[in-house]
Amino acid sequence: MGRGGSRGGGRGGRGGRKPFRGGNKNNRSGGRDNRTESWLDQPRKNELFESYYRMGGFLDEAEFEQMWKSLASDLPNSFRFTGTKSDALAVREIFKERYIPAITAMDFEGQPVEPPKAVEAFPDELVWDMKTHKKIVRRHAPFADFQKFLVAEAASGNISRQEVVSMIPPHFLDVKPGMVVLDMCAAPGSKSAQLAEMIHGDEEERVKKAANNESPNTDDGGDYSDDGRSTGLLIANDTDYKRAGMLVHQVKRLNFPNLIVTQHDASIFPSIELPTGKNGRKQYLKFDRILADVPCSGDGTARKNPNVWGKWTPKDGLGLHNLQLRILFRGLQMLKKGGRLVYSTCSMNPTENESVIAAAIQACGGVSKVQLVDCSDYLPNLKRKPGLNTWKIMDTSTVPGSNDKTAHLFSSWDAFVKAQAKYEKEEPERVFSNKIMPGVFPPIASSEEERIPLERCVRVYPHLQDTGGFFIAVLEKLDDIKVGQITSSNNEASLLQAKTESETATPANAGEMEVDVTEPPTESAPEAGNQSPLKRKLEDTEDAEAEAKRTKTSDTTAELPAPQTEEATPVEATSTTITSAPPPTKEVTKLKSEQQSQSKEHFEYLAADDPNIAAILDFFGISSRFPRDRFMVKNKEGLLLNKLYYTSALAKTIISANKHRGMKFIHCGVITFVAHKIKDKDLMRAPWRLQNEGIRIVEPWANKRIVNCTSKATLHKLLIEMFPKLPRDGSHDIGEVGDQLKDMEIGCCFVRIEQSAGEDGFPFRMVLPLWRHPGSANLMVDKDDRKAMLLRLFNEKDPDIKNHVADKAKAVEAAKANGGGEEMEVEEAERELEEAKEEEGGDADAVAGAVEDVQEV
Ligand SMILES: C[S@@+](CC[C@H](N)C(=O)[O-])C[C@H]1O[C@@H](n2cnc3c(N)ncnc32)[C@H](O)[C@@H]1O
Repeated sequence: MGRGGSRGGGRGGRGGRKPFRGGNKNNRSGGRDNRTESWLDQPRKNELFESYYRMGGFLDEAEFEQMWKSLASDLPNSFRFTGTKSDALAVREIFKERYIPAITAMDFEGQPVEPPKAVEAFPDELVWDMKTHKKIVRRHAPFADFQKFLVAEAASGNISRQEVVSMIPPHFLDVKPGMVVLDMCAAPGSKSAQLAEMIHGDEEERVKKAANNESPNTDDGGDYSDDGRSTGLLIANDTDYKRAGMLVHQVKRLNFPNLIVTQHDASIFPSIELPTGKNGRKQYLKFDRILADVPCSGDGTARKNPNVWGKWTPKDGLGLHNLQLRILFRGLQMLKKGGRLVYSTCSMNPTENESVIAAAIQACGGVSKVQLVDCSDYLPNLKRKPGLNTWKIMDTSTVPGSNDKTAHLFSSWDAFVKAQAKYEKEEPERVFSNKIMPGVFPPIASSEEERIPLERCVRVYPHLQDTGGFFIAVLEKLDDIKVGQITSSNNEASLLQAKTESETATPANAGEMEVDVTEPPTESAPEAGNQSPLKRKLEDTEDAEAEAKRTKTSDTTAELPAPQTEEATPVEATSTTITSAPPPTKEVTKLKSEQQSQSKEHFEYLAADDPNIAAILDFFGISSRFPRDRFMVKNKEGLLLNKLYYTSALAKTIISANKHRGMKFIHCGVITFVAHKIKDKDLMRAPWRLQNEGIRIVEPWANKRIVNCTSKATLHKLLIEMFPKLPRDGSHDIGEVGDQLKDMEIGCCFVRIEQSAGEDGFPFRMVLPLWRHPGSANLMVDKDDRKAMLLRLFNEKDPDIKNHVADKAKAVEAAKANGGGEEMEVEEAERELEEAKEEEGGDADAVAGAVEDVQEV
């Protein structure tokens, strides 16, 4: 590999192509914690929220107390080492050897400081968390050094700052290289990054072997018939325009050619056409694996999200149930028979979890069609609780014009209907939310064979391993699903029907209303004097209105959170407005035919015999075995070449077959070559630059313009100095690289750095692009990436990177201003400067911002 220094996909790379990097150039903290101190000091209380989780049937009282205490405490910072396993392990070792001993040796106010620790639930010590208080982190140098490393590596994409629980779903999906995977609700993309890593596997090693005519290792069950390349694909989708933009920004950095980003409503995700089969029938893509990490109320994120404490109401979860169900059902439709789908939320509310799973399985035709998978073998060290088979649903009611707000708990639809009937008679002015539907209650199976084993779902509570709260369920499709089996959970229609039925059944009485909110306190419950006003009131009313078995909180309105509007909930507005929209009725969801111009990106594949491609590949001596028909351009003018992107074969097939069907493809392809626009007759022979993003895709197949860097001192020199001198007939100080470059023609080349052992070895493989100028050579790695590499490889914290071109240009400008300077010298400096700008993508940083007024060549 090449852990050069680039932020993933940006430039510089880990030395070229950086598959699967996290981090972010604009947000170099890579998922920074935006909480302010004032949030940390905010009260973490919400009476309704607490009542529901205390009394809704989740945990026994003692464990609830533990959970609640944990939920109200700060969330540890966490991060994971990313990329292929060998790359991730190499960076992890640098981190462990360089930073952990220094932190461990510290103490704070006489106490040892707790260093970052590997999270035991995840294998290979690739996931870490840090519980050290900010005030210690800020004050101590070893932490400052570690933070610097963390920020640089997150920006380079070697570390992803991600919540621990958010890393679980991809592990349960059991993705193998070569699989076709859909991430239905993917923004901002942290799980997509994990999925891409899994699909990719150790592709670079396999391709290297294939290029050397060795057989790639095929033990892991992947399909490597494409010369060791992964034949799999990830489609990452999100419906929200802005968030889809964030997703593109994030996944672009992975430099993964087997990735397409789409922007569709996942509940009506369009069926993707494949080329017509031999029998002339239309074929549609089915997925091996699907992740449905759906929009949710997010109450499991209360440790880092202040909105949850201020705004939680039972309506949040109830309002999302239908959308979550429709997304899950659509996912199950698009899954292959035998395929697997992981459904996950960062909510602990069964309305958004077990009830969605049960309703979807029922809609698919029951457990003979879709089964819940026992996933105790996945992440066996993860502490977890089984899914719930019984739970209660909370609702609130109000009397218009009064301060009365009442909380109710119901354990079945039947109880809810009877309560409604009773209120209609006794207190018709009372208004309930219209969000409760039959499907949100625990399912009732008619036989043991038909029972849905909801205990196979996985609940992760905050106190189990000091994380956020999370829910995961793994579903396997056993058989085809008949179309249109899902029925709309319209509350009013269901209620009307149920009321009619209940009128002929047992008359409503108080016993059929849920009374759990007024249950006598258990032994471990807090003393009355310590109880919350809400709970106290609930219990008071039990005596007074025992026959009603409901719990008014009118006196405690002041303690209750103000009723929330849907928009105020911490989920996207697009998600919350849908409560009972009709479900899709067909397994194949049609698209309206649209012009490609309406999609965000324009994709035009070049013909395999395109002369430009032939010229570029010939210049770099790329083997004829390398596929020539997978390059595309993204400009609307089509063949007006500027940047060439490489995509995998399946990505090409899908884009080509669907781009005129109205599919919104918003990203695909890895930039591999860019036209070099310097107007110079010498350069006209080598007019294409290799790009860090795509360099590792083509490098194994190259047999020209390769330079080997074997000494750390040489790499250091190339990093610390931009444009070191390299005259054809004079001396240079860039070691073996200079010797190899001396007689090379002007233009771009590969610098190969192989992994090697020992003090002076390189901990991982790198490939970096370098431009050979007439009098100098320059790594095409920008300043920030150089700094990240110097920190990673040489532990240099604040390197002073020299830029000879900028210095020279400054000097020439100064000379010009003073009326001096040789004309030739000025021209030469201007040309080198222009080239430098080109290489650095016009990055002013690269030329030290010193020469704005140098004229364009
Ligand atoms: C929990 S977040 C996903 C987080 C993401 N999987 C990750 O790991 O970075 C839910 C996402 O669903 C998206 N969303 C909401 N409604 C959707 C819909 N109908 N179809 C697709 N995506 C939707 C939201 O924009 C949001 O980005």
